[in-house]
Amino acid sequence: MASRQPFTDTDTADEAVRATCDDATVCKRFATSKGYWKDPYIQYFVRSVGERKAPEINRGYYARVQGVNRLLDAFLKKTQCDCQIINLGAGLDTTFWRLKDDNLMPRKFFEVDFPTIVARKIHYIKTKPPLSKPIIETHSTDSLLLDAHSLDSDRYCIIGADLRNISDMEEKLKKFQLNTDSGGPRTAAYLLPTLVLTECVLVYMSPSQSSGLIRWAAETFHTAMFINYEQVNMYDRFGQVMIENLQRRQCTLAGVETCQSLELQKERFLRSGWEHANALDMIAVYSMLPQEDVGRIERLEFLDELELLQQLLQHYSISWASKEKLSLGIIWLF
Ligand SMILES: C[S@@+](CC[C@H](N)C(=O)[O-])C[C@H]1O[C@@H](n2cnc3c(N)ncnc32)[C@H](O)[C@@H]1O
Repeated sequence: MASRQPFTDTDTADEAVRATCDDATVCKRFATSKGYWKDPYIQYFVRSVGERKAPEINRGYYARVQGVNRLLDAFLKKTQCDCQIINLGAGLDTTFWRLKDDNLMPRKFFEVDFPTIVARKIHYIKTKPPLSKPIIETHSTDSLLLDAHSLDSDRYCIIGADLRNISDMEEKLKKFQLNTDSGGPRTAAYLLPTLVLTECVLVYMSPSQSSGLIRWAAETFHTAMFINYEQVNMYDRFGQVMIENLQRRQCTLAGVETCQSLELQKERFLRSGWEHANALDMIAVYSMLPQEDVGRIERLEFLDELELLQQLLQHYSISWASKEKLSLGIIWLF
């Protein structure tokens, strides 16, 4: 009989990181139930609306989702959807279904997360027809793979892998037809523009692990964009409280060093093979979102202390980087 591996500190730490996937989904579920934005699919991943969240949390999630979606949609429009998207640490994210409904599907949408998260996501997909139907509809042959650990269809692929083990992740992605620069002699036209997305993910890895991932993306895709959403300005009292709160749940922000400033967020890309990089805190992003819709969501719930929202938004950022051999003009998207 195979002996059981002892339970280690790393297991506990990884388990705490995996638990953040539910935090994100539960908060998004609550905000959508209040009408901050529409997501008809998230209910299949978290059935109940759950405990009330404070209005500033809901507004923060609104800014996060709208900000990331704006960049993502702009990339899809620029490339006329002739591209691929890789969502690293995707958790129970529902973007694939949104893009299908919005007629903005890339050639293929890849997701990576820890195998246990992926197994859960696939279970929901298998058992909920509103999730599985769009995948079947966008698949043309009879070769659809849907087992306990991976999903592969013509347009959507989910794999279980540890983002800190890049070669294993790359090997799995290539098995499912990830289009890369290193796949032998190909014409430039064959190489698809690629968008890599990390939403609240890199902060859970050490700076050297995340820069390895950022460099891998720069070296693997010749026309590409990277979007990263995560903490910033973490070296003040508010940041310290955030760190301590997570620490209480055994969850370490191993990459918090890089979340010191917008400058560092940009630099990490420029130092790892990307040609252009930008970073904005979420106060700036919030102010750049369509103000009519911002007005609408601000009327949904009364916010007592505006300062709380400001503090929260000041501690998150979106950074994005690009490199391009084919000139797509994807440098300034906001
Ligand atoms: C805060 S959640 C965010 C989920 C999703 N990106 C979203 O914004 O809704 C972080 C996700 O990253 C995943 N993750 C973190 N480190 C990882 C690693 N080393 N390998 C694979 N997945 C990882 C977690 O399992 C979790 O699903």
